[in-house]
Amino acid sequence: MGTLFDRLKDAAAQEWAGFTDHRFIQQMEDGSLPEEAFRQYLIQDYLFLIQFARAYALAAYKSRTMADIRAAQDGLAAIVAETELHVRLCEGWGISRQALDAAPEHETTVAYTRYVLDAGSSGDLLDLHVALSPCVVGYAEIGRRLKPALEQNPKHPYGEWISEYSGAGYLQTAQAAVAHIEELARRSFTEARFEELAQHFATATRLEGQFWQMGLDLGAAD
Ligand SMILES: Cc1ncc(C[n+]2csc(CCO)c2C)c(N)n1
Repeated sequence: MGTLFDRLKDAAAQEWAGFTDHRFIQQMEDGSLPEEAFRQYLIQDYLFLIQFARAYALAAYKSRTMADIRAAQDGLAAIVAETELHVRLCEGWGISRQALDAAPEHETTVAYTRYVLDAGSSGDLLDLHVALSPCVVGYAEIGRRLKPALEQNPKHPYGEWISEYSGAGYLQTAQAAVAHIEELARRSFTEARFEELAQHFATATRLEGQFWQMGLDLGAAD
């Protein structure tokens, strides 16, 4: 039998394709994505990252070993660093850090982030890290897919974003997240937990797809 992560991904194959091969990604790849869709996505993503930083802080709180605290700290640090991309790109459009912090959260952002936070607060560290994993692993996969588009066109309109998520650092973060889930599974996974974990994974993956859709929809509005 494969690793727990592979089993979760197999069980959510449809949701996974809806996330990693979303029209938003296809349009980002060929450069046809409207800038307004990307801008709206990025503002919501900044608000999303605030909540995901809280989720990693919750992971630290739920930890009983220094290794688990370190994993949570690494995730938190990666998120704080990631927001600098958002702040930089938004400043280029005349949207200040203060304006970003004050932007209203879209209900899709609320649904996704609060779902993950609730999976973590009502469950244990394995529940929480499974709910967090589509985000980490999916973006590394998307970064790998989009990398050739940037290599072919160094002036790609979404080059900075692609560069952020196709870097070696992200691949390493994603691999570490999968390895950490396997370590947590060795400690606390039982077959009886599979359905609930698969539910967390599939729901978070579906909400990732809805997050891209939100960008397209907001970008198409007047
Ligand atoms: C909707 C959405 N999903 C995933 C990411 C990517 N991401 C968010 S937190 C994190 C872990 C820290 O490394 C990663 C990779 C994003 N920015 N926005």
